[in-house]
Amino acid sequence: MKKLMTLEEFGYSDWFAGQVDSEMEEGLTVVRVTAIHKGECEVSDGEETYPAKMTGRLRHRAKSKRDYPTVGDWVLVKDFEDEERISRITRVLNRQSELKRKSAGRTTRYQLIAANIDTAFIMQTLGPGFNLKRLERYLVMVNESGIEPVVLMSKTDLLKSEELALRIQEIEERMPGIRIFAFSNHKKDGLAEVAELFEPKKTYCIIGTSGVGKTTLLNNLLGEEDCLFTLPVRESDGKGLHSTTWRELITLENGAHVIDTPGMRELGNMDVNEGIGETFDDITELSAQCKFNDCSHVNTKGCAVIAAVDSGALPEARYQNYVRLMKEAAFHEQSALDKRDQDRKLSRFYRSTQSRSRKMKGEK
Ligand SMILES: Nc1nc2c(ncn2[C@@H]2O[C@H](COP(=O)(O)OP(=O)(O)OP(=O)(O)O)[C@@H](O)[C@H]2O)c(=O)[nH]1
Ligand SMILES: [Zn+2]
Repeated sequence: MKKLMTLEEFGYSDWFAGQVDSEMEEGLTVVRVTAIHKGECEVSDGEETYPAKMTGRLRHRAKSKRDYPTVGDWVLVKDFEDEERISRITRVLNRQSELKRKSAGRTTRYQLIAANIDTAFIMQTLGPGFNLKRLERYLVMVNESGIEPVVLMSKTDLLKSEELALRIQEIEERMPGIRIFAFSNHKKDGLAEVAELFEPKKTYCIIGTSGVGKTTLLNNLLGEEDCLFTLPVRESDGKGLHSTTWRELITLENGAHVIDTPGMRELGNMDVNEGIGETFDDITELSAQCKFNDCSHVNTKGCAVIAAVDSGALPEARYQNYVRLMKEAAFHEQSALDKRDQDRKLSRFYRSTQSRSRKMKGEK
């Protein structure tokens, strides 16, 4: 069942097309990155799929890994001229969104996971492992990435209907304005509604901790038969990426695209910071009325946030969660600083051992 698609069906839009200078970049092809393995990309124009690598020039100009192509990116390639038979990526088009996580190292860096995702499904189980705070952390990360979040609550079959109604209500109260869908992979309740959320041409990802049912959902969406279509691979390049069976960007039968990378599955412990303000936009808004600009919203004096909790306008639980996330973010920042200190000490140590061994060699 070979099915081909146009660039537009693959998610390409005027917004991306507007970035391409048709005269300057004549002869280059627009393709989408469908997988990455050890720095080598697999790209596709919707008709065929082939390997591609960054040009040395692009690599040199990259200020950080963030400028490297990632799954979901739209890139310009020129056909191979060398015997390596690998197309060269000359430019990564500006992204509409970047799914990223903060990684604390020497400096706090963003690790890019995927690009140009329209909607992220944040999935969590209603059964054992249900954790509202974790859900809220995922929400922060998605908001930070500029992606629309939708919450999918799985395993409704594990709850009695009264319990289910209460729990959904609890989630809705904590996350006003967020779309929430509950479903069961096993009983298929609500599955049709979830399937309808996947629209043709749009790009999605499903994130959530291990075991919540992401793979089962994808399999349900793909149907009994092999409804997911993998794009034909260009014949000429025998080796390299094509031995991999793991697809990182798949297309459902209805024409919706789903990005599912190993990095996405690893999104276990996410850091939070800037996204907090967006997720708790009601608190951000209130804080403009606090007496002091640097109000931490934990001491009552002139704090509009605490006043809102006292008056009942702001749910206590939501406020507590906000405070906890802020503390966590501060803690992460602190541990990143500590780590940096440690790195410095270590490098000083190595330098001193090196100079010592040089001295020793010199003495011989
Ligand atoms: N009761 C119940 N169990 C489910 C449901 N959906 C999935 N499961 C079970 O939950 C377990 C984990 O499901 P997966 O789909 O592998 O979970 P995942 O999120 O893909 O996990 P990772 O691949 O580790 O990231 C399996 O044993 C599924 O059978 C559901 O709707 N109800
Ligand atoms: Zn305040």
